[in-house]
Amino acid sequence: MPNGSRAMRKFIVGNWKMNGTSADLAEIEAIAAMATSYAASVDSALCIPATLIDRATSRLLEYTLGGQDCHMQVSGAHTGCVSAEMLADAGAALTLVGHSERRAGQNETDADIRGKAQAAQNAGLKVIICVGETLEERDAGQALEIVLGQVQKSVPDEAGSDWLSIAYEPVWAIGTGRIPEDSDVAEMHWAIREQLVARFGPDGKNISILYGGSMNGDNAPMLLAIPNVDGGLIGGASLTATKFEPILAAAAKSS
Ligand SMILES: O=C(CO)COP(=O)(O)O
Repeated sequence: MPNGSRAMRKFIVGNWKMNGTSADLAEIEAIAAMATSYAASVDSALCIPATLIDRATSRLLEYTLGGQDCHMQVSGAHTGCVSAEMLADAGAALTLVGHSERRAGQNETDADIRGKAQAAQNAGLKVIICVGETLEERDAGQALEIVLGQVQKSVPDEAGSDWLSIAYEPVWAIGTGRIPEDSDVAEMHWAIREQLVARFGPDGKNISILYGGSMNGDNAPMLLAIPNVDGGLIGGASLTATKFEPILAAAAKSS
């Protein structure tokens, strides 16, 4: 996990989304073994379905596994939900919150996401808060305003680089094979960095800002070279060790 020192090690995180059953535990092991060979220079983690965390962590004590969401309450009458304590109890070391697929599909608000992030931190998990604009918002010239608003409202006041990372994921780049221009990524990451520093002082420089959206082995060298891109959040290209490895290799080169 990133230790919060600038001249930051890259942080490469896979998000398996709603993919994976016990038949895929061997692939998770293959990814962990591959990632461990880059561990001297790259931090990495894999966010897998909650149902697999316990079995995967009992096989992979050395590799960082995470969840993809958590509830903001510790326990109670929330049928079907998983709390941060439950993720931690299963062996997770981190969780995503606020992914655009949850913001859109489950109507999650910035206030919900802030509560989830705080709950996860209280449970001892590291947290990646996801933000990103839709294509309509970008085309309307509102991308910066939307994303900075999400960061402002979904990041808790108590945030620190010892537990928080941000993932900038333009919604229109997710799973589409399209990525933004380098200059657009640079502008957004710079703006997020400025906001974090204005709010959290020098520690804001140490909060990792990941890029996500159609990152793969071909475009990772270019994306990871952009200033303030401290790593990646990868969907499709994290599903196998073969596809994920070139991204870790690119991160190792650019660290
Ligand atoms: O949503 C993402 C990661 O959280 C990105 O997904 P893809 O890498 O499949 O575009």
